Amino acid sequence: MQNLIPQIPSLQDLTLTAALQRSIDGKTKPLGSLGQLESLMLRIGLILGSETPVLREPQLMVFAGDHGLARRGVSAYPSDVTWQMVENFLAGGAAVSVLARQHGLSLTVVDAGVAHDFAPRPGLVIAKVAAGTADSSEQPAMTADQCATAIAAGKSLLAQRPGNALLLGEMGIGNTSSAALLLARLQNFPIERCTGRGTGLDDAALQRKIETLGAVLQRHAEATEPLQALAALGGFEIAMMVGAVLQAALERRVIVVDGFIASAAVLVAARLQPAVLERCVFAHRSMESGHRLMLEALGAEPLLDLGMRLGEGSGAAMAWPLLESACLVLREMASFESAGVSQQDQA
Ligand SMILES: Cc1cc2ncn([C@H]3O[C@H](COP(=O)(O)O)[C@@H](O)[C@H]3O)c2cc1C
Ligand SMILES: O=C(O)c1cccnc1
Repeated sequence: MQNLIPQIPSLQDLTLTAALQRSIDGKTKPLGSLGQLESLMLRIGLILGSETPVLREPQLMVFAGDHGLARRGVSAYPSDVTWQMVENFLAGGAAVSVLARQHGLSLTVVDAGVAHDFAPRPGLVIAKVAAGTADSSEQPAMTADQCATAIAAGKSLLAQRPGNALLLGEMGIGNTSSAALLLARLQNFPIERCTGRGTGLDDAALQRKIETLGAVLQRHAEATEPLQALAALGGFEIAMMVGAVLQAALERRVIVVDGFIASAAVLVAARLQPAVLERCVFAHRSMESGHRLMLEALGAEPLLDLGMRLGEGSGAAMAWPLLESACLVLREMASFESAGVSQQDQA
């Protein structure tokens, strides 16, 4: 338990920051004209500790788990969709499978706690903590031990994988409820502001979801610390993502955060170790209401806003080429000096 949460040092490096900024400003373009791409260059350069960063062997990891709370009608789809979508990921037919192929991302599906026995095969890691969490409207979703097991598994899985970039994805019917609960608890926000339609609840079902989640929060009023909140309200896939994020941050990998649920894992990790956020790139703003609030809470400016609300890592995969562009521009774009282009007239 002692070593469960690693110390993540801040990346602050004034010399490298200044060198990166000089390199970006010296390129043949009006000052600042590449907008958010410039902040992305700075961020990736700092994470990878280089003025000429190269992204290597990006790992898209989709963590899957079932939720006992799904029995309470908080999702528009049945829990069986979790394992069925895992099969779909592995067969190459899901949105994230297509996008991972398009962008050359290595896709690994992790069974963090799906209520189904999968046949082993390439691309699937079976790291099941249990066959779904307990129903958090009745008891904590997981025990403290299960939560620690999931975090430790996430850390070790990440540590075994190559590359210097992690793209987060998840699958778990009911997991927008866990994400909303974690946001409400850790930020002290009213649950109705944190709760959205997930897979597509209608107005009446959304109201019931809000009531159910309000009652869950009350039942676990004592779970205020990040790890307690994670155990009481979270899911195995979320806890495993927390571990993966901590390990990736420790190893100075670029962490590409997907939508509402992946962001909830980052929120927990950042509460434990704030410097995690320096390693994160937020891929997109999900349509799931609550994600806007979550991003504000994290001080994050996402790259894309495409009206997507799917999860799976689909937003992270869509944003990936922007990270590649940022690195290419840093490495290959000419400077005023090297190209012999006249600089801005001095005022
Ligand atoms: C076919 C299908 C594919 C999905 N892929 C991701 N999710 C997404 O929906 C779920 C969360 O929404 P809720 O909390 O409302 O259950 C997660 O599994 C998430 O990744 C899917 C959902 C469905 C139905
Ligand atoms: O933003 C997400 O990640 C999301 C939103 C709705 C359903 N599933 C995932």
